[in-house]
Amino acid sequence: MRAAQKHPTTITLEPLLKFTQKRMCQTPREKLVHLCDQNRGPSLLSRIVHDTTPVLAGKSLDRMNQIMVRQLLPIIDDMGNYETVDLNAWIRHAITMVSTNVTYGNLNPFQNQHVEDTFWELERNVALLLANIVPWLIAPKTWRARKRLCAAFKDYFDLAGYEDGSDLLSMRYRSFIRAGLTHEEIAYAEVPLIVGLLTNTVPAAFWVHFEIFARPKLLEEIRGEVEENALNIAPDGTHVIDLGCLRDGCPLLLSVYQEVLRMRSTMVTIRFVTRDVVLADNYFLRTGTMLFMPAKELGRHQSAWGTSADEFDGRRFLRSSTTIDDNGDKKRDPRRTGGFMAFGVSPTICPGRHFSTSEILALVAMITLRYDIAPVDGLWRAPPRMNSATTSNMGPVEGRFPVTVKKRQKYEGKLWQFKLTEGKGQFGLTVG
Ligand code: HEM
Repeated sequence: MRAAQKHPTTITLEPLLKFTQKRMCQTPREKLVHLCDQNRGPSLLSRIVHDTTPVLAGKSLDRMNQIMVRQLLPIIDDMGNYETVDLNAWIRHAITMVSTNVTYGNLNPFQNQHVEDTFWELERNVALLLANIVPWLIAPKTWRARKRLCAAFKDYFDLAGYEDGSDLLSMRYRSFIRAGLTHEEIAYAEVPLIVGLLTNTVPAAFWVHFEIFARPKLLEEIRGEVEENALNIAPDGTHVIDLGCLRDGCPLLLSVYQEVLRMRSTMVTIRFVTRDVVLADNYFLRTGTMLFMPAKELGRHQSAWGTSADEFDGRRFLRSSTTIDDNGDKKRDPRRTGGFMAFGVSPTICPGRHFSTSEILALVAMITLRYDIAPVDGLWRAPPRMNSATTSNMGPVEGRFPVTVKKRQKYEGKLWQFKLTEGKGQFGLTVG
């Protein structure tokens, strides 16, 4: 992996961007050429994707997080009104609504339940569209789902919905307009962004809840850590969870989160070899070769994680305060970056990781404090994964996962709020 990373211009993602833009977004041929052809250096599309990083950081990220916590709170409050919920559907709906409202603003097409259902129907079988073998014949439902989704987004762009959206959306909209795309074409070009926005965050949030609630001792430790370091009680009695304190004062929560990603990631990083190259003086790769780097094997290798590589260890990502172990030997940093591929492999690291981390940690911190959750049959058995999922690499769950929800007596009747401190939206996450 390290050897491949040393050749970022020869071993590149570029052809995959073109593939996605052609098959997922149906961009017409001449515009595809304009967007994707490289004239020495990165293509226009690659530059647009690259420009995603600054609009998912700094002040843009603060604004997104501000809206995110405002949207999340009533959804978490509402959870207490039910004795049982399907945790899979509940998390999916919560993350879908919050993330898309943050991104698309007041005219967010996902506010129509039909659009939300349409997107998830599309995502379930999107591989059939990517295969591109007369997709309208072999996958008519998926084909129609994309059409309906993109029709809703075309209306949104016609109504200038982007004026009220995030900086991320506005950057993409302006770039695609400059590239000569119509509103309908931009609507189709939005599909991969919605996929990136939702399809990993939803299952990641599910598994974080699953792994914490299934371990009573860990649950108590997480509750204690959040109460001690991130919960403040305002003079009027409102209980306030401070997101900055989740980041800076709750290392166990952050470690558990990353361990869940490490264990659950099914990411296979794909790169294309654009010129003959020799890796590590040993492996000759011819032009046109595809390189696959699977997180499941490389990301859980004993050389990176030691003998416990296959076990869940919530403390794995804690920074050690001492540099010497019990035997007097020098300790290695437990966060061995080469083995962590959940957010990609450098130089292509997920720019949305800070936003999704804030969203997931805000959700799980408040839910663990306020509610007791357990499967209706009392057994924490991992539900099956959706076999057809191709766009998600976090193992989305197939079917329902019914749980009972009980308000915790300790906080019965309390009012809750989130607090955000500007400039604290970025996390020191491990990256590969
Ligand atoms: C837990 C949640 C998430 C996970 C596990 C995740 C994972 C990843 C991974 C593995 C990649 C690299 C893909 C590759 O190398 O082919 C990636 C790229 C990307 N992600 Fe995420 N992602 C998450 C959330 C998000 C969110 C919320 C957004 C948008 C707001 C987002 C936007 C993107 C974009 C635009 C790229 C392409 C970056 C590039 O090509 O330079 N992701 N993500």
